[in-house]
Amino acid sequence: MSAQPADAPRTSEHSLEIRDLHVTFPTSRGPATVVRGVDLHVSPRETLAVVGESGSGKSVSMLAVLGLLPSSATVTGSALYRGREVLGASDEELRRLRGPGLGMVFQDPMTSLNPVLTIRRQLLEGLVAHTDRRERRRQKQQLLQRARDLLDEVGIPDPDRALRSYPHQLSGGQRQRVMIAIALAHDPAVLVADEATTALDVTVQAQILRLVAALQEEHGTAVVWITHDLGVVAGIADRVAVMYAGQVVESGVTDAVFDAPTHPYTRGLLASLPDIDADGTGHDRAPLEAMRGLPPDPVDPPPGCAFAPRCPIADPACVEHPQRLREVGPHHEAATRCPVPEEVRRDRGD
Ligand SMILES: Nc1ncnc2c1ncn2[C@@H]1O[C@H](COP(=O)(O)OP(=O)(O)OP(=O)(O)O)[C@@H](O)[C@H]1O
Repeated sequence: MSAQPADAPRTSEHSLEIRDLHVTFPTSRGPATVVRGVDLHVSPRETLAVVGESGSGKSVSMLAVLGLLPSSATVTGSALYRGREVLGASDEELRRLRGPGLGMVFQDPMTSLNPVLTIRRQLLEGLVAHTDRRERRRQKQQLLQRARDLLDEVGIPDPDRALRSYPHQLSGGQRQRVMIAIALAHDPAVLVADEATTALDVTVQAQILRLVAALQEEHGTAVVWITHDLGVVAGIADRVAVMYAGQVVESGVTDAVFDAPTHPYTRGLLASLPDIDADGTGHDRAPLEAMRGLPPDPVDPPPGCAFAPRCPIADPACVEHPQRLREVGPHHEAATRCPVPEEVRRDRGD
């Protein structure tokens, strides 16, 4: 991975602040730039939801920040974690930063947990990562107790049994809880949850969401939810960033984005949701993929607004000129030359 490291800590009020992030992968057809100038930030106790259809660059953005992309990826821009630059940091620096640092709960615990290691091994690995060898031996019992406490904290009913188990011996919900425990073992300032709830049934999903909210409150953790699911967003996110074709096309406080969606892509996403319950657990939602057409080819992105080829109201200027995020309301930005819709301005009393 290539990026420009910065040495000294800089000031940032945010737990994580990403600026002008670009990620390019080599492909047989040429370089594919799948993240194109992303800016995101999240503060202590805040929940940011990053939403967008499959392939929009949500996961790659966060993997870049966590230093988890293959070395073939070219990464540029800046990511300040507690004011410290993490893009381009050495493995050693990243290990140090990750504990206490950034925690990640992956899309599918069945593939992120090692199937041939017990939960005890996997959880202790997280715990011992930042303790030296002598300490480690001396503290073995203490670490085991910490592992039990962590499992207890995430609501595993019999921590000792869980510690002896292999991943396949646990239910999907329990595996998810173990993943959260492993992430918490690093006492992260930022927890990144990547589609963490998709494989779970609705009741377990709601329990996991409540669990993360409680942990967030207690530990002051900032949470980034990466999701397709606008129902989840409405219920839990303070702010939302909508990604399309490697760019943030709209962002703001959740109510502002839901009440006054301005980018035609966001408007399309919301229009495809027949109903979102006030508590955000609505299940009548349609998948994002329901929108007509396909996103652009990252090897050959269009010069103008990336959504223009699919946009029902694009004009030639949209096709030709790129759009930057601009303020469209209080705590609300959109990358579009579309005017704020008339009905929205009326509702806002503009
Ligand atoms: N290692 C890689 N090499 C080449 N291309 C990659 C690699 N990893 C991801 N990509 C591409 O980057 C783009 C963005 O992928 P990413 O996983 O970030 O999308 P996403 O928005 O998180 O989608 P999903 O919700 O399906 O995970 C996709 O086109 C994907 O094919």
